[in-house]
Amino acid sequence: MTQRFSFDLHATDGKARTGAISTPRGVIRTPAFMPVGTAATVKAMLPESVAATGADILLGNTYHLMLRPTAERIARLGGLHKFMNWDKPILTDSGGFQVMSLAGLRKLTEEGVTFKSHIDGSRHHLSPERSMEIQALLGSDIVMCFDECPALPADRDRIKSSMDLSMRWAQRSRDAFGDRPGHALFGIQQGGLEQDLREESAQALQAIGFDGYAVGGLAVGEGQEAMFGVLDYAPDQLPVDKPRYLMGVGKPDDIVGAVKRGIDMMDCVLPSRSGRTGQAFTRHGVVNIKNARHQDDPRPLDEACTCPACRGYSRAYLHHVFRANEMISGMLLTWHNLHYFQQIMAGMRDAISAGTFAAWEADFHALRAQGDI
Ligand SMILES: CNc1nc2c(CC[C@H]3O[C@@H](OC)[C@H](O)[C@@H]3O)c3nc(N)[nH]c(=O)c3cc2[nH]1
Repeated sequence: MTQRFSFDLHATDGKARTGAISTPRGVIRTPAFMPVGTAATVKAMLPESVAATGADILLGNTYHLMLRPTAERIARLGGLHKFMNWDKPILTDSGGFQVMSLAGLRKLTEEGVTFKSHIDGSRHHLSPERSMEIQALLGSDIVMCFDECPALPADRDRIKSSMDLSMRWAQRSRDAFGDRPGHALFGIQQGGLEQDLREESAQALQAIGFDGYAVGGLAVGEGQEAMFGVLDYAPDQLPVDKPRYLMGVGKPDDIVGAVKRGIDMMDCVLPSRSGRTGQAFTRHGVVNIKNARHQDDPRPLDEACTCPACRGYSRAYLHHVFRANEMISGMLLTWHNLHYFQQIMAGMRDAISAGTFAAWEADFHALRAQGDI
């Protein structure tokens, strides 16, 4: 097992790439989808179940864990991996996004952000330095810079000033991260939907130097067409030999379109959050299992799926346990969705290796009916 962090590209097909990120805690096959484990748990899943879906890495959040149970307590208990019983790699987000979307009474200055906890109203502070300290206490393998992600739509001046602040915070994140062999620090590109500002951001990040580069500031309401418009150029603005991470994405077709445009890593709450609300993603489209038309259906969600939900249960049963609000409902559908998302990633990795990505993508879209199935 390596003691270093490194990224190796194995094959490309068009702009799509497949490779591997080596870390002291294990290898991450790319393109990779990261299940979100916000509060030290991928909701409704045991860690061994998350691993069984094919996930090589999961995501934690600075904002949530600093509020509860606090990073200091997790550190005293041996770090986040031990605390949540996951010994593979963990990437932690830096908290900036969540502070702007969750916390109350925020005050943002050059120094950082003070805010009130959405849990108990207590006052807290985040800055590049404090975010790096928290992520070090957690012991995460991939650390994200502390940034500001502006809500869209926003005028160009707002995007520009926010991006400039994030670049100053990226330098402070780099300085505070220090030298941590085997741990990586990723920069986050900002710049909204402005190609020149994204170029400026990419140049600023490369001048600082990071182990990986995230495309930030997307999946914030701009819509798929605008997001793809940015992804048509943004990955090429970033170093070819480092992992490219698209934050907060997405639906299956978003994920395929992002990999097609050169993205290596993604995270999204969609498969787990939707699983808990009864929305199943399948190769033929979305199944809203609470719909009455499933109540007598003896078929599995997806005949071709090998996950425990599809191997052991009918749509009728899944409909029943959701209607009855039984705990197994969210467990089974979350497992299915995470399994299906990992199947998409594995399919793309194989197709890129074989040089058949275009055919794989055509098949992916051909199988999907529009709307509910
Ligand atoms: C959903 N769209 C989206 N999420 C985003 C996140 C949070 C992801 C994290 O926040 C939570 O999802 C809302 C999950 O825990 C996830 O790991 C971002 N985080 C940072 N630091 N900078 C960004 O520019 C950014 C952009 C995003 N767009």
